[in-house]
Amino acid sequence: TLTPQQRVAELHQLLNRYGHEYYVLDAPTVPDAEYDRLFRELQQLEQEHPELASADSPTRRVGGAPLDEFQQVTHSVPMLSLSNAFSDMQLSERELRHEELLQFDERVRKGLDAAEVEYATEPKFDGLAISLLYRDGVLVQAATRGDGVTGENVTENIRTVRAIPLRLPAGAAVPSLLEVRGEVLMLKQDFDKLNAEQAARGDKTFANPRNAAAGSLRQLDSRITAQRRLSFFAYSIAQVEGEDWPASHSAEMAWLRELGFPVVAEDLRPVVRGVDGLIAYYEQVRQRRPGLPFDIDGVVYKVNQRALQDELGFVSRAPRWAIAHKFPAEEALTQ
Ligand SMILES: Cc1ccc(Cn2cc(C(N)=O)ccc2=O)c(C)c1
Repeated sequence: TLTPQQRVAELHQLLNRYGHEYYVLDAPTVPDAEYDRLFRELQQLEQEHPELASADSPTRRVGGAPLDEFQQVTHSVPMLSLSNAFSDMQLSERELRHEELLQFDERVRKGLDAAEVEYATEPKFDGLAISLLYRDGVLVQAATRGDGVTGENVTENIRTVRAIPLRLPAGAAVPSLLEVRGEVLMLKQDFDKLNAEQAARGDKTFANPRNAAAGSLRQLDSRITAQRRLSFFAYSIAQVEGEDWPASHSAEMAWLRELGFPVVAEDLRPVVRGVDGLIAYYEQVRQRRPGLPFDIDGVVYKVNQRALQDELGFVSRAPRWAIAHKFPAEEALTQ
């Protein structure tokens, strides 16, 4: 038989794998009752052997004692919001018109002296941008964007977001340091359920999924956050040490999926060529928007090759290699 320490390690592996199957792959291989039995066994072992309880334990998914306040975090790589890109490029949050898209593509082609540019595309999630820091594969810090330089430490709340790995799978090429950026959001269906529960309890309801996600993440009591059905999608890597940094955005996304992070379905993030590819993608997503399981407020285009991103660089913190293209506000948001 196993020592308590060996059984705790085995339960971590099992519960993390099952959690990934259920929340990230949406393909559980064991019944909920089996997960629950193993989960309770781990809680029992941690109570009997407190020295075996660790910050990356699956039992931390239920939240813990409330904080008095959130600590501040300084981002070692600024978390730019693509709306900055608008302001610095004299484009406000308003909708980007097609001729401005032509100008963007022209600026990029000129900057790269290229006839045609390969772009990575993705939906612009309407949630909260989050930075996740992993040291030797263990989640050690989660922070909000804040003003882009200073954010709030929301690690205890983020531990309760079932789709966010507490530890990266040992098999994968685990870097010594990895900073992942992504969006915490609430799916439309979970938003509707939460509001129905809130109304039934006589508690306040939320205006939209983004507010519900923000309100749930701003809880000082992580046990409340744990009850809020938050989701997460990774969309970029900000720092890597100890492993090769993928050469393109699309390769970054493939690696993030291998590492166990939820990433949006591939058909929603094609690599396209030139401004015609961008416009075709924009129109396709605009059609599909009402049927998506989450709110989006536009799409994002990024020059795919990172070496070309570096060549184009930034203009006062806004990337010259990426831009957000928002949908017209008047389109009713379907819930
Ligand atoms: C009692 C109970 C336990 C677990 C879950 C949900 N769930 C299921 C699995 C699973 N099947 O692999 C993994 C993680 C998880 O959170 C529910 C809804 C109810």
